[in-house]
Amino acid sequence: MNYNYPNIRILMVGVGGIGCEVLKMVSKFTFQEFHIIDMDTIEVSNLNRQFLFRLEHRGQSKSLVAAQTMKKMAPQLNIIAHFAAINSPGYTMDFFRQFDAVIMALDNAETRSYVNKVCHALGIFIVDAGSMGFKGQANAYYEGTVCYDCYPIATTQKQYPACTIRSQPSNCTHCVIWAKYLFTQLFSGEVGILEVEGFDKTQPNSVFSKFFKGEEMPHSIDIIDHQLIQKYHFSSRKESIEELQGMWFYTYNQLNQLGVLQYDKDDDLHVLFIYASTALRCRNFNIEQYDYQQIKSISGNIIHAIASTNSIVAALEIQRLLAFIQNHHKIQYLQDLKAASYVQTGKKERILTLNAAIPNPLCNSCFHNQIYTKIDFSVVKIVDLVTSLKNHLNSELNIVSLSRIIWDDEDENDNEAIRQKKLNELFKSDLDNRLIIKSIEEKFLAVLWLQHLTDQLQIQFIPTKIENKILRLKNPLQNKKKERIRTQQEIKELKETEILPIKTSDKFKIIAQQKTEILIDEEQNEQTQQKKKIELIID
Ligand SMILES: Nc1ncnc2c1ncn2[C@@H]1O[C@H](COP(=O)(O)OP(=O)(O)OP(=O)(O)O)[C@@H](O)[C@H]1O
Ligand SMILES: [Zn+2]
Repeated sequence: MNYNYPNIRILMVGVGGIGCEVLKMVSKFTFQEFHIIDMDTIEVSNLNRQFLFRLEHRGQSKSLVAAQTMKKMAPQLNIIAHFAAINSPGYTMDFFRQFDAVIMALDNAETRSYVNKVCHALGIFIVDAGSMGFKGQANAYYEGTVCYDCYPIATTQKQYPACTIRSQPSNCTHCVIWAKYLFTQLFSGEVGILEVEGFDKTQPNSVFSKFFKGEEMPHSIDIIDHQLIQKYHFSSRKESIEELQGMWFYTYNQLNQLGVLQYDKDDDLHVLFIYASTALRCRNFNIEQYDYQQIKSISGNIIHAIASTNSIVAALEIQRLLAFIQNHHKIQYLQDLKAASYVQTGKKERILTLNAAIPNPLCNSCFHNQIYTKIDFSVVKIVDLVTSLKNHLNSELNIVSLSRIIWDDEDENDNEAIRQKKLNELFKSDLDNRLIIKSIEEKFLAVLWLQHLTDQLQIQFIPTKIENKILRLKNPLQNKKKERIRTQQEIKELKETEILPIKTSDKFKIIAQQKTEILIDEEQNEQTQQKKKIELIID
């Protein structure tokens, strides 16, 4: 078999359980470039299934270490590592645009949704996989197929994957999972989950200091008063630090006397220890804490990651990737492939073929009317942007971003309050620069991606022993647009937008010049389809 693809550039997002398996599988491949990105560092708990990492790598960047290991195993792969979150500043549309396909090996819906949106805007093929215990799935997303955001995921999720114990938790669930590991480590006689050195189990103060004090946490907690050790209050949802410490020391002392324990979510003492540890870790990292019942529920429903499931779903991702690379001109082939999802159950059923869903016409992540362009967020005011859009679209508008309503012609008061604000004063979260524009008369819907003119690719370095040369820094704004392979170019012809340099002056004019026309239609309903050409011309 020839796995030689010297013209293909791949981005893999996430270098955890699934990402490591993907890397193992592509170790015989040749790509033009294979980029990997992950913002997390290696924990001892990763080692049982993330085979590229060893004990001595603890605390180092997953992506840098993976790249270092792969460089030895597979120098021909041409791996390039980024130690950062994919949705951090600098990983702009231009960064994404250099890739032919993106492999998602992630553990959270937010990042999947983000990558999905960007790739759909740019017409980049995506494969995605996820696993939970013995269950797993892999999917391919491409233009014309259902996208990751087309149908909302169930919100009644009852099980939580015990994946990474995040060194940087970002939500309370991460802290509960961490607290469960702490419990196991301290009271179940298991070692090796959290760092074991540096405390004396018979000395609660030393254990507390080890896990809740220290520079790696934004908010280190000092032990307040020994008198608190014997008493705690459990009255309100927002206990004070003193109360939480009292609760923690009390439960610690009690549990420590009971010998070897298995965590039991119906034992109040066990749950209280998890609750106090979770709440304290939330305070450490300034994270909103769930209430007692939620923490109890999560602590009882953690599903452990299974290496073989990760391996299977990673293989399915590669299968879909190869199908894309080798057959990308045959859309039907991809759609057929899309229909096959993998589910492993306890009953030895292996592959379940699901009916291919059709794209959701109301999904604004994958519809066609997406345009993107660069302007200077520190210069352009809301009023400039809206005026230009209204002039060009000839309509009253409603404009929303991820976190707020930017403009609504039906609500003059709100508009007044922000019309003189610059874009960088309003854009607060990752996708705020992605504006969904509706005409009040409901003639059309469009997505406008704005990119700050001076965004640069910035990658954080941490001190590691790894040679910097494996990390090739690039300024994506200097990248010349890569010549894509021909067939793919044909498929994505509608999405291509020529970005032209923009003079930012107070008399800002919109925006970019379309190479091909962009059609705005409403509701994707063929009968009533109204087409309108947006002409976006720079001064
Ligand atoms: N926004 C993001 N940018 C880059 N990497 C991310 C982002 N969000 C999550 N990740 C990374 O994705 C990886 C997911 O791997 P993780 O091992 O947690 O789960 P998995 O690969 O789904 O497998 P398992 O759940 O079996 O461990 C983590 O290393 C995490 O740091
Ligand atoms: Zn969609």
